[in-house]
Amino acid sequence: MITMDDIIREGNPILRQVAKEVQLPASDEEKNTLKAMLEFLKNSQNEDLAKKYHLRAGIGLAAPQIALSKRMIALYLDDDNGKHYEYTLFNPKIISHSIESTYLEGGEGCLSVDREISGYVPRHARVKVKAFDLEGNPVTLRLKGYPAIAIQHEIDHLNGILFYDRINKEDPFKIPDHVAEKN
Ligand SMILES: Cc1nc(NNC(=O)[C@H](CC2CCCC2)CN(O)CO)c(F)c(N2CCN3CCOC[C@@H]3C2)n1
Ligand code: NI
Repeated sequence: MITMDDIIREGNPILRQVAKEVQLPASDEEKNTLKAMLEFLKNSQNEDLAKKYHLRAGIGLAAPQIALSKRMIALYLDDDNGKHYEYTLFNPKIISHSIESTYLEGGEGCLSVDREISGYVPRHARVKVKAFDLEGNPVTLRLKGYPAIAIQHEIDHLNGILFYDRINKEDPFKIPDHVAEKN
């Protein structure tokens, strides 16, 4: 199973590399790794297992974070309406996105960053993503809000980008451009 010992931290050059596309059909090893990434997220959100294995909670994970510079990501989260999102994807690509931006009011963190970095991380409010599932089938996802933010954070990892790269250096809590009015 994947534990925090497998997760590399900032300073490791792998986190700043552009990860390579997975040649499809994926190998059994690549499929098993992607399944293990999803399992980590589930375990990390289980109070008993997280405590037992000292896991930091995660809703997303990208292969470079376990020192594998390949375009593979997993997501496991519920949105504010309780809708469940569970994805294991190869070669995800944002093919279009809204002009509107959004951000998490509490900022973002990262399992590969062992420090708090405050500030708003501008994200596209809506994204259309093409990817391939575990079986190698093409999938098209249209996401908004929380899951959209999470998948952008993970795809950034595949391009060597960390969340704090996107925080406004002059004014970390500047409301990003094109953010819709909050009612
Ligand atoms: C927002 C949040 N970020 C958590 N961690 N950070 C991560 O997931 C990083 C990726 C996320 C950072 C911002 C967007 C993507 C990991 N990243 O580095 C991967 O690249 C959480 F753990 C968390 N939740 C809320 C839901 N809760 C359900 C019950 O279990 C606990 C869980 C905690 N929400
Ligand atoms: Ni991260």
